[in-house]
Amino acid sequence: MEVRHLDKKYDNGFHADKDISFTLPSGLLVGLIGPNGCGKTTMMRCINKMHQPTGGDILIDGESVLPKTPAEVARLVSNVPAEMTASFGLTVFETVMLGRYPYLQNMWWETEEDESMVEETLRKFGILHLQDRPLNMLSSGERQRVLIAKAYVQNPRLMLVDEPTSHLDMKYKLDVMEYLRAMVKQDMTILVAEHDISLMARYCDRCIIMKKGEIVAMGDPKKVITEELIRDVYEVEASVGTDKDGEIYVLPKRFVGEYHL
Ligand SMILES: Nc1ncnc2c1ncn2[C@@H]1O[C@H](COP(=O)(O)OP(=O)(O)OP(=O)(O)O)[C@@H](O)[C@H]1O
Repeated sequence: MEVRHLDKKYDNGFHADKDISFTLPSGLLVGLIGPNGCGKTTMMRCINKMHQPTGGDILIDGESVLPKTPAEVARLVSNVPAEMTASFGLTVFETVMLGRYPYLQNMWWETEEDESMVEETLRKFGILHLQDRPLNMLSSGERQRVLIAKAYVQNPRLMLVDEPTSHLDMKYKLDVMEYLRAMVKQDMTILVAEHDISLMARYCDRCIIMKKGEIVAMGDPKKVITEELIRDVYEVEASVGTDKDGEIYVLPKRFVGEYHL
């Protein structure tokens, strides 16, 4: 994927993403990190054409997504949103089946092949036993797995995952990251926006750090994430250390900016 000079100004004039450019090879897990409101979700929504960028372009396998139809984009990019607004009483099976809809051609019903793909995916994600349960009767951790399974069955080249672990306990956080990690091995790039920097540093091949609508750093998390960077981006003094296994952890200590009440 290549993002070229991506720019997004909302109708009220707010400039959420400013001239963003980067390239990602396939087969990577990439962490998108930055403070609340720095433009991560906006960028993801431009990449999957939920929002129309004000400028720039997004290319996947060398082709711009901008002239593509929603179904064409959905065959290339899948999306795990931060919040699942309405599920309309859909079951787990029906929810994951939605991931096959971009592939239906002139038919409004799924084939046996789609059904067996969904079943296989439910099994792979350990949620087959939940298949008849309505989505709104699941725990947050179970629901997150279902939404990732739906994005996976869409068979995209790029998966966008927005804050997948925000309501999860540490076991489910690791669970989600393990699934994402396992999926990238299959030649799919995953871009995951997440506030848990230690988790990102541990699992991601690369990270992209944003501040106020711009990219301020990009690269190997073990090299990029430093106390100076955290201070600059979050205005927070933090200890960045390495544990006995060589994993980075970030311990926030105090806010060093100015409060604006
Ligand atoms: N539809 C909109 N109209 C105007 N401004 C918007 C709109 N959507 C988002 N914004 C603003 O754009 C900025 C970036 O929002 P965005 O959701 O992309 O941030 P984010 O980095 O994903 O934040 P968070 O980590 O809190 O989810 C914010 O200041 C937000 O208020």
